[in-house]
Amino acid sequence: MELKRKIIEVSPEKNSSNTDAFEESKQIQISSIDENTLIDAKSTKTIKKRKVKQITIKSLLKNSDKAILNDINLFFFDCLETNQNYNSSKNEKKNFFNTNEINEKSSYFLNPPFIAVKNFLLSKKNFEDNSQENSLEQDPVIPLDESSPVPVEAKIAKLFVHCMLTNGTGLATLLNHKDNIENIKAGNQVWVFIVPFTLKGEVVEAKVIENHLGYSICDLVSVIEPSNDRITPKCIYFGKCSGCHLQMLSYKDQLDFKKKCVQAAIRSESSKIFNNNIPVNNTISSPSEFAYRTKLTPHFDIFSWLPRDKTPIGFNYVNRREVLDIEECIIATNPVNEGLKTSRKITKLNIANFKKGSTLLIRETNLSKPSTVQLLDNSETKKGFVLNHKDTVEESVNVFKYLTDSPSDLLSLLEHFGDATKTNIPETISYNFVYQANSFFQNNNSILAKLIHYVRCELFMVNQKRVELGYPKIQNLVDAYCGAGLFAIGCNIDFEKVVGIEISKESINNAISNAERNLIKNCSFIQGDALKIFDKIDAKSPSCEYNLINDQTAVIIDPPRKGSNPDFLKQLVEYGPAAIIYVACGVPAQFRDLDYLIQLEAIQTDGSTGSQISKEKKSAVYKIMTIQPFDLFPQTYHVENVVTLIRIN
Ligand SMILES: C[S@@+](CC[C@H](N)C(=O)[O-])C[C@H]1O[C@@H](n2cnc3c(N)ncnc32)[C@H](O)[C@@H]1O
Repeated sequence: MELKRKIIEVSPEKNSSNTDAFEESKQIQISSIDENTLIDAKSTKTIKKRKVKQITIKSLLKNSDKAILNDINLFFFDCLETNQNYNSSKNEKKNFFNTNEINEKSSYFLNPPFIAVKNFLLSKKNFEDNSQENSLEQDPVIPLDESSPVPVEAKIAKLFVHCMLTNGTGLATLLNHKDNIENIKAGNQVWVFIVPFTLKGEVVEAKVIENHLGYSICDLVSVIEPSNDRITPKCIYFGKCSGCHLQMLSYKDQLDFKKKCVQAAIRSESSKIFNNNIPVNNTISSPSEFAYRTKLTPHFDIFSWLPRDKTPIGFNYVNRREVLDIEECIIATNPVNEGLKTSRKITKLNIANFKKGSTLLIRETNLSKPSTVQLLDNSETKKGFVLNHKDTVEESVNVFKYLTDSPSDLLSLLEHFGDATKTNIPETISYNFVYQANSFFQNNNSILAKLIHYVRCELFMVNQKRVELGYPKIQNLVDAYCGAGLFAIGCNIDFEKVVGIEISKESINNAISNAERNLIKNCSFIQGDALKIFDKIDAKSPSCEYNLINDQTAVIIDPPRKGSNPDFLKQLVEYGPAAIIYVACGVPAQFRDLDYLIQLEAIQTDGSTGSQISKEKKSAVYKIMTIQPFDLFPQTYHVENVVTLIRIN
């Protein structure tokens, strides 16, 4: 069947003085197969016949990233000087952005206040209930305006960078709209460009790669006016590889950036926490800024058109699903880089046998398992690497032996931990962890002593406070989502009983044998969904095995990036431990969960009807004590965040 191609010409921005990105008119190509079916030429996805303009909006929305939309919204809110977060501004939106004032034909998607609000509505509604298709179709306020000009892909534009987003990219607007902020305030048309490796205040050239709803993803072409904060990156692949995002920033600035990311997540996810002005502490640094990663997972693809011996092995190029050949990764430890060399050599020798691409695994390990471990030339390091998914990895984690009466003193020492010039570092115990190469274990060993010590100090201080107020001492610890037992074992000396729960059979077996190998007697581990923990520890449950009195128990939760779930959180509050430590690598999800936890509390305290928790139950009420970011992933935008909650009733 012959495709009839229909090209819709979209006129350039009217009255625009800009000649860069909007210089050419945008062509949106729609190929019509027959009367009832249309193909979006770009995605080649068959879509039942609808109005062409809907397809345009759809293709812009399709890959829009929720985190980027959140960040853009915060930027617009800042420009509009509304110190609001989403939740608190939700009710005011209708008035604030008076929909009656919208001219039906106006370029809705180029009007930042409306993009901000629209993105917010779309992102919340569509990303949360996964009904993007339906809600989009039913949404009566989406303007079906085919004349919305979007930047021309592959064009190079001169941009001004206003701020950094939480994914480490810069948010920019066209340079010749220098008065952009004023434009935004006036509700005028401004399109946003997202450019990696750029800093606030910089003037850059960037190539438009892909258009989304309200923003374009770009490649950085050159920095025309660099920021004073820009430093020379150490890695030869930086700027092309998608693995690192921040090497152009000093380490101190990276730590500041991560604190701001935590603040942004609070603002986006929880009006209750945001409105309470709870301070976020300065990010605790990683002792190793480079050479810290104990695990790498490079990959390769096989293409029929590419000679096998030219197959690149490494990580994706930034903004592309295409592999960049990487011979060395300077954020990985030396043993892991030795492993990378070996793994690349083995793969290249066998490349003819691969029918499709694959992901390699390289993990650092101690040398006490010589049968599987590849020895390094420099055996002084007592480290090696493993390359097979089922190999056993052995890792030592140091924790401080004592918690003194003033753990805050010890806490301040943490800043110098790992600094060879400081001598007053307290005595440490070395715990030995064994786990399978493909299962979860933290990837930056250099910071684990600080992380575990911080958690212990927090629990010590909560305890002190509670004892002062006449509450019983915390004697038990629950480690939910415990993996191979890192927190359970790392914190065990401060508790009488410790119980860990973890869904992975392999990890829980590792946790059990890790307690044994370290001669620890007070730790037990359960395999199963984290939710099951309450049946096992709450005396009220018929299947209770451990009888941990809630008033004498603290719970650590360290779920995967997507966070915990309402069922778990609801039962957590029903159980009502004396303290909760929430460790997270997914900070927005963490504050979403915390907002929910605190919401439960609000429902319970006012005793209103319709609450998820029965009124008769005396449920727990929690207060956030501290918010502490850690830099487990230097040179990248990722941040680990630890929040301490204390029960206040
Ligand atoms: C971020 S890791 C933390 C592991 C451990 N706390 C550590 O630091 O090594 C999250 C862990 O949660 C586990 N997990 C995922 N979903 C779970 C669930 N529904 N119930 C229990 N554990 C789960 C994963 O297998 C993983 O080991």
